[in-house]
This record gives sequence, C-alpha cells and structure tokens, in this order.
Amino acid sequence: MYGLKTESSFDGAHFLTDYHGKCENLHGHRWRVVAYLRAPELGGQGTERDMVVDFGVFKRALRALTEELDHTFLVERGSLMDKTLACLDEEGFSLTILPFRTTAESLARYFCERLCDQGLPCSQVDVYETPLNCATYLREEG
Ligand SMILES: Nc1nc2c(c(=O)[nH]1)N=C([C@H](O)[C@H](O)COP(=O)(O)OP(=O)(O)OP(=O)(O)O)CN2
Ligand SMILES: [Zn+2]
Repeated sequence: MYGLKTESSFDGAHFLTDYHGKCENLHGHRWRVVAYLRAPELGGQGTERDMVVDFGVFKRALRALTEELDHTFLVERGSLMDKTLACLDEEGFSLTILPFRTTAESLARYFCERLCDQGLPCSQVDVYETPLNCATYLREEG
C-alpha cells in the first residue's frame, strides 16, 4: 500500500449551534487541513508512472477546496434566520452555508468526500482547529 500526504489552511469564522459554552459565539480559526491518499498500486504509465497521484494535482485539489472557504463565515444551514443571512449578505460578508454542524470532525469528512468526488483516493483527513486540537475522518475501504 502507498500513501501521499499534503496540507493546506484557511481562515474562517463560525459558531457552534447547540453548544453551551464560548464556542456558541461567533469566533474564528485558522483551520489546518491535512489530507492523505492511499493506493494499493502505483500508476503504470505516462506522467503518473510510479506515483499514487502527481503531488501537483493533489495539492492543487486540496488548495482549491480550502480556497472556497477561506475568509468566509461558515454557517450551518438552518442555524441563522433568513433575515440575518440577508443582512450579512447586504453588508457584503462572504458566507459559506454548509449542511452540517461546523465541527472539525464534519469539516474533515467534507474535505475527504470532496477529494473523493474528484477521483482522488482520499483515505483520511485531519482538521486542526488549533495547533493542539485535531479531528480525523477515516474513510472506510470498499
Ligand atoms: N470534538 C470537537 N470539540 C470541539 C470542537 C470541534 O470541532 N470538535 N470545536 C469547538 C469550538 O469550535 C472551539 O472554537 C474550540 O474551543 P476550545 O477547544 O475551547 O478552543 P481553544 O483551544 O481556543 O480554547 P482555550 O480556552 O484557549 O484552550 C469546541 N469543541
Ligand atoms: Zn471554533
């Protein structure tokens, strides 16, 4: 089995719905995203001969995904009133509406699934909220 790893980071704002503590308030992170690919065999021909995937392809794919979220307000769908969303939009803030609670665990799954959707054999994503706090999503094989 072979593996590749790359990482990218993004800045964003969020709050946790149904959280009783300081994280229920709007705050920000520099999220660090570390992604892993896994493949039983290496490429047999062409540019990717003896590679899992070209590092360039992998790093650009992850960067593009983190860029989509960079300097936006990550909002769990349904967690803010429509009129609040409309006001934020009118003020010119960039919002990313996501269909899950914006925990590090859910973000890790989100990045893994988005990489897989692009045909990359993502096996794991780690999302660091702080240098010491990290959540991991491991994709089950098969
Ligand atoms: N399992 C998870 N727990 C928490 C998550 C998460 O995504 N997964 N997220 C949060 C909050 O987003 C919060 O911002 C992090 O809070 P906290 O751990 O308190 O962060 P700090 O390290 O900055 O706090 P210090 O007080 O400075 O230690 C909460 N939990
Ligand atoms: Zn947070």
